[in-house]
Amino acid sequence: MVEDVNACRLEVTDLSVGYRRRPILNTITFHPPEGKISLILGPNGSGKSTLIKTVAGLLSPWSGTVTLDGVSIGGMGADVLARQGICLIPQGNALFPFLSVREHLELYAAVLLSKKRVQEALELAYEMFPLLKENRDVLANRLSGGQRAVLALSKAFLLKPRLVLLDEPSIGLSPKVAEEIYSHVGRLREDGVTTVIVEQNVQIALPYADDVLLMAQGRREFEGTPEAMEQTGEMYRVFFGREKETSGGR
Ligand SMILES: Nc1ncnc2c1ncn2[C@@H]1O[C@H](COP(=O)(O)OP(=O)(O)OP(=O)(O)O)[C@@H](O)[C@H]1O
Repeated sequence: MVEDVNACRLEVTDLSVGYRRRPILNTITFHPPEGKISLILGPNGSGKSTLIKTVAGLLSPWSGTVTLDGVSIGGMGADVLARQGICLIPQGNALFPFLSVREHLELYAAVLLSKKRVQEALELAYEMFPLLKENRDVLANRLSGGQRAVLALSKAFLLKPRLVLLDEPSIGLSPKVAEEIYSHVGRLREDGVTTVIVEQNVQIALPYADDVLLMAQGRREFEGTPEAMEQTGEMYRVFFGREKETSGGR
């Protein structure tokens, strides 16, 4: 059962992993700050999702280490890690089309919480997200994209996880709805939960980030504050493959 603890220290060191025999991550080191929001940015196919899937236990490291509060978790199964308080919200939200909102919440809570706490968790979710209460009997396939994103995100609050991993929470959402989702994500930092987000929508996510990992072709190109990243011009180089022109442009 997950206790009411949150901030935790994730340390990924020299991690290499791939699919079958194909290497994807190449000696990645990533030390997100405890209780803060870290953003993983990089071009398509650079290995961002592969990194968080490995942390969540869906892939086993080929070499290198993944530790949580100093304890090695690399290679432990996703089910074990979920019980240790790692909450992965995958790209596309992984909802069941023919289950209602309430059934999703019960399912999330029942996996990790005692029977008594399932009801408490549901009440908490309804209080935090009134739209879930209003739509509690609606099937997931009848929800809007924004409502589905909120339903998936509610897991990160009702389970009181130690580490939240979000894979592209703004994908497919209008700017207004994506902004709403990020305002909820900001509450995770207020609660001191260590949060790691893979995102393509730099504009919307960067203001929420305390730390950024920039990746390209399975390698770490930069890790530091958004301000430091801005100063180095590293993001431009990673995404455009050349230095940003700072003066004399048209
Ligand atoms: N299940 C899989 N089996 C084999 N190869 C995979 C699998 N998942 C991803 N890959 C490959 O691994 C590489 C990295 O993919 P990954 O999804 O981690 O990148 P990403 O940076 O998250 O990309 P995007 O921003 O497009 O989501 C890609 O070349 C992809 O084709």
